[in-house]
Amino acid sequence: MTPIDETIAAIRPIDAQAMAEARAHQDRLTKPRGSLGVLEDVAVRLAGIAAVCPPPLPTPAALAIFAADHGVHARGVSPWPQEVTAQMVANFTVGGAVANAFAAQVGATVTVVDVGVAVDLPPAPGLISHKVAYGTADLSRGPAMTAEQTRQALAAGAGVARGLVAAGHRCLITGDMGIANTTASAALICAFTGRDAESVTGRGTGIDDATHRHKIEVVRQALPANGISPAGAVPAGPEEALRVLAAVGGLEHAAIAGFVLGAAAERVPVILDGVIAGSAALAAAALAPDVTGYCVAGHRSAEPGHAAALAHLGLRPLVDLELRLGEGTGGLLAQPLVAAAARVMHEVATFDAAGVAEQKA
Ligand SMILES: O=C(O)c1ccc[n+]([C@@H]2O[C@H](COP(=O)([O-])O)[C@@H](O)[C@H]2O)c1
Ligand SMILES: Cc1cc2nc[nH]c2cc1C
Repeated sequence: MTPIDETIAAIRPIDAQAMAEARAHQDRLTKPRGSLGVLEDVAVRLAGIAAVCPPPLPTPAALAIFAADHGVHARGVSPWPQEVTAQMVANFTVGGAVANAFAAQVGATVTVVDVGVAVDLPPAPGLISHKVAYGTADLSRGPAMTAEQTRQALAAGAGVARGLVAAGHRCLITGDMGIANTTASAALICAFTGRDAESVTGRGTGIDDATHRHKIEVVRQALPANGISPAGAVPAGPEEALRVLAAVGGLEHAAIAGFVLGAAAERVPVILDGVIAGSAALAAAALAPDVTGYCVAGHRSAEPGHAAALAHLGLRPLVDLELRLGEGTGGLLAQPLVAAAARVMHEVATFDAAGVAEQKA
């Protein structure tokens, strides 16, 4: 078995008994039933993830930012030069990015992983090299990656997740950096949800109307160029899922899919960031359907395909602030909400213990 197959084989469904216990416990706490809304669902799911009630607090948390470049950048789909990917990696390693500020705010560690940046990067603190290739090929003209590259990136992501859990982290947060990666994300979302290019392709880092129309066309070309039905034949099984991920994904998408699978294999919650993580999670779910139980949607990005991906996965985003930065910023902002949901299960008194009268039927 390859490393990624071993990770997939280790994934179990979230635990129904722990979730039933958590639901019952919620109803005994000194608050009107259901009054914590979606946070009650989060707490119940945390119990299912860890297979224990009350669930462990999701701390310490770890952000992993997967960085890579994209051949489709040559099609003029992003207003930014490709070099910005490597430059931002350097910025992450010296603590200068928004993700660093948000990670400090919530007490998360930051690990940066080069899975496919187009240039060699000098060693830096917090930077891990799992470079699979110097960027992908142009997904609008044929497969972006080979099957072997895709497997290597998946394994790298899973290895990072499992290493962070072995080091004591109890909540993983996805991050990404890759100029042009919203184009690959849109193509993945088309392929995995059956939605059309126009409805899921957004403006990424900020493009004008003409570039947006061109980007939609590039995404539209990607599916037939790779033998994927433009009408949206949703990948049938793991083999086809891997083929689609290789065809129109990016190295960071594959690594994030592996990271999500790794978190699930370790029974640790993984908070998804924006549209890149959402599209990667579609691939992960097609490879191992039980993985969605371990995913918390940190936020909903302004990129339109993100809502489509989350709807397909059945995940409700916790934060909706029109963010469209990536790096893990939306996932980091959601982490205290996830921690608060878990803390309620440990610290809030029951009606019995506090001597508070219960709700009448
Ligand atoms: O997370 C998101 O939803 C998101 C939305 C728009 C842009 N981004 C970030 O912006 C970069 C990709 O944008 P673009 O326009 O170059 O495709 C990449 O580094 C992403 O992290 C991220
Ligand atoms: C400056 C900059 C920072 C980013 N962080 C994530 N994607 C990004 C894209 C750009 C362009």
